[in-house]
This record gives sequence, structure tokens and C-alpha cells, in this order.
Amino acid sequence: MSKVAVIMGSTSDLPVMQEAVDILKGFDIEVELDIVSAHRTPDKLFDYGKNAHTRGISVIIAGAGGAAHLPGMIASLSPLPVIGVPVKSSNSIDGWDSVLSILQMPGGVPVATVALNGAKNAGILAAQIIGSSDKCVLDKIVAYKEGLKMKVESGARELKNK
Ligand SMILES: Nc1c(C(=O)O)ncn1[C@@H]1O[C@H](COP(=O)(O)O)[C@@H](O)[C@H]1O
Repeated sequence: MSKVAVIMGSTSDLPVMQEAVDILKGFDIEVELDIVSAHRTPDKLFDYGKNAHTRGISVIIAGAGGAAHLPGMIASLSPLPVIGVPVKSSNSIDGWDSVLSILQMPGGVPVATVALNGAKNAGILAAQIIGSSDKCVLDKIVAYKEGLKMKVESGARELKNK
């Protein structure tokens, strides 16, 4: 069974990153949660990036704020797809520091960057990557999208009846 790693630079990122965990669990996808910091725990970062694929992990979601080097460094070390979540941390320059650190990767080392604090979309994207080769997960994504459509339609009906 496929597993997604959700890692972040600090426990202070957890309120944002929890949204990725919740949506993945909603798709019945196993999650490995950890704190890894390129700046504060560089040895752990190297070990994590080099070995994640050997533990049955299929996708890595990495969230960090400020000078957010974690997603890019993990992408440099791992052969797995990495989804980066820019986190608006308390000391940030309105989140732009994190967005630009994660977004502007050099050629050859992609990080699929979602919106600021966009951990929920990171979780959905990870599920879609797994779903491209796992029919069971794909069916759950189809049902999820159907739910989104029904919600909009019921909102539109309510509006018409006002
Ligand atoms: N950007 C990074 C990295 C890294 O990129 O390795 N490690 C921690 N941090 C970020 O520092 C911010 C403040 O962290 P603290 O709240 O622990 O001071 C967090 O948003 C974290 O992701």
C-alpha cells in the first residue's frame, strides 16, 4: 500500500500541515508525519531525503515557512515527487519569503508548489499521483470531485430559491 510522507520544518507548521494529513486519511492513504529541518537538523534531512523511497513512501509533501529550503533540499536528495507547501510563519514577509523559496527551483529539480498554506491541495495532489496507478484511490478522487460539484449545485439551487 502506498504511503505519503508529510514533513515540515517546525512543529509551528502543524496547524497548516494537518490539513494535508486529514484529507489523505479521508482517502484512506497512510501518512508518515515528521519534523525535518534543512537548517536545524541537516543530518536528518540528508538521511530522510536519501531513504524515504526505500520505506514504501510514494510522494513527499514538505511544508516550511520563511527561508523555506526544506522542500527543495528534499527534492535534491530524493527520487520521489515532492510537493512543496509554503507556510505563512509568524515572522514572515507576508508569506512571500516562503512562496519564492519553494517556487523558484533550478531546472532539473522540480518541486510542485501549491498556494500559501495550501496543504489541503497538496494532500489531494498526492492522492491523485497515487491514484494514477491505484484504481481504489482513483475511485475515491472521482467521488470527491462529484461531492465538490454537488455542493456547488446545491448552493446554486438555494440561491435561486431566495
Ligand atoms: N524553513 C524552515 C526550515 C527549513 O527550510 O529547513 N526549517 C525550519 N523552517 C521554518 O522556520 C519557521 C519558524 O520556525 P519556528 O516556529 O520553530 O521558529 C517555520 O515555518 C519552519 O518551517
